[in-house]
Formats: sequence, structure tokens, C-alpha cells
Amino acid sequence: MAEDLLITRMTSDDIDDVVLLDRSIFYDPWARTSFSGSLKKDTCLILRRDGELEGYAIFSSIFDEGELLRIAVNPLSRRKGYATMLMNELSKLGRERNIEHWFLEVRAGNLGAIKLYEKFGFIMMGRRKGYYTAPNGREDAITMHAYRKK
Ligand SMILES: CC(=O)SCCNC(=O)CCNC(=O)[C@H](O)C(C)(C)COP(=O)(O)OP(=O)(O)OC[C@H]1O[C@@H](n2cnc3c(N)ncnc32)[C@H](O)[C@@H]1OP(=O)(O)O
Repeated sequence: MAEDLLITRMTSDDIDDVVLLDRSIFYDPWARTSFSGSLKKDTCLILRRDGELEGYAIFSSIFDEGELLRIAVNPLSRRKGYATMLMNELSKLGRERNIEHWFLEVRAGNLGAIKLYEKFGFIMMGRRKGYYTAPNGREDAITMHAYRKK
């Protein structure tokens, strides 16, 4: 049977699932209130396979700038192109809103995510020393930028 793979806008009905997945993935998970706040002001997408939450992505935008705030995929479902699907959808929405400059921050040691972003044209812009808490102290943030011509 063909699997049902769907990217939709996140709604308040999805938040329980998103919070659970976020907590299972991140060392510094977002509070529930951060997700409900994002629902009001940002663009929040989810990817479900056969109804199960497999990933989500959130970006904020102002004028011609967009910032990728969060993207994550269920650890059991990685390297199947789900983050790529979410990034493609973000790019499409960004084009519709004339976003030319994309920004993001990522842990310096998160080489998988950095590779994904490079595939989407992001390049390293800077480094914030000790920006994140980490199990054994602090970890630098890499800031990245991508330019998309209108
Ligand atoms: C702004 C922020 O949110 S920063 C935080 C980013 N999120 C996280 O770190 C959460 C934990 N990680 C994840 O959820 C996932 O590993 C993600 C979101 C980084 C990638 O999700 P996936 O669905 O596995 O990515 P996808 O399958 O689309 O991979 C696309 C490409 O990215 C690169 N990539 C993805 N993961 C990895 C990895 N672990 N190692 C090396 N390259 C990787 C590869 O080039 C891959 O293409 P390939 O599989 O053909 O080689």
C-alpha cells in the first residue's frame, strides 16, 4: 500500500505530538509555550506519514528576511529525505513572500544538519562562542546565510 506522506500547517491539535518529539530529540527542547507562541507569529509546518508525526519546521519572516528557527525529524526516520521535503516547502513559501535572505543558527558539532543546510545553499556567516548549553559545558553556534534571488 502506498504510504500517505503529507506536509501541512501545524495547528494547536499537533502541539502535543510536536512537544513530545522535540523533547525526544533536543538537549534544549522548546517549552510548549514557545510552540504555541510560534503558531501565532511564525510559519509552522509538520510532516506526517500515515498520520504519525515524522518532522516539523518553523520559520519566522520579516520583509525580505527569513529565519529557520527549528527543523527536526524523528530519529527512526532519518535520511529518507523528510527534512529535504520540509526545506523545499519552506523555500516555496519563502519565494511566495519574496524572502531573499535566509538565516539560521546551528550547533557547531551538528555536522548532519550543517550538511543539509549547505545542500540548500547556506554558507557559514559567523560563530557565536559558547552560545549553547551542552552536556559537558558550552558549544559554539554557527550562523549561516543563504541568498535567494527574487
Ligand atoms: C535551525 C535548527 O533547527 S538547527 C537543528 C537542526 N535539527 C536537529 O539537529 C535535530 C536532530 N536532527 C534531525 O532531526 C535530522 O538529522 C535533520 C533535520 C538534521 C536531517 O533530517 P533528515 O530527514 O535525516 O534529512 P534528509 O534525509 O532530508 O537529508 C538530506 C541531506 O542532508 C545531509 N544529512 C542529513 N543528515 C546527515 C547526517 N547525519 N550526516 C551527514 N549528512 C547528513 C545529507 O547530505 C542528506 O542527503 P543524503 O541522505 O542523500 O546523503
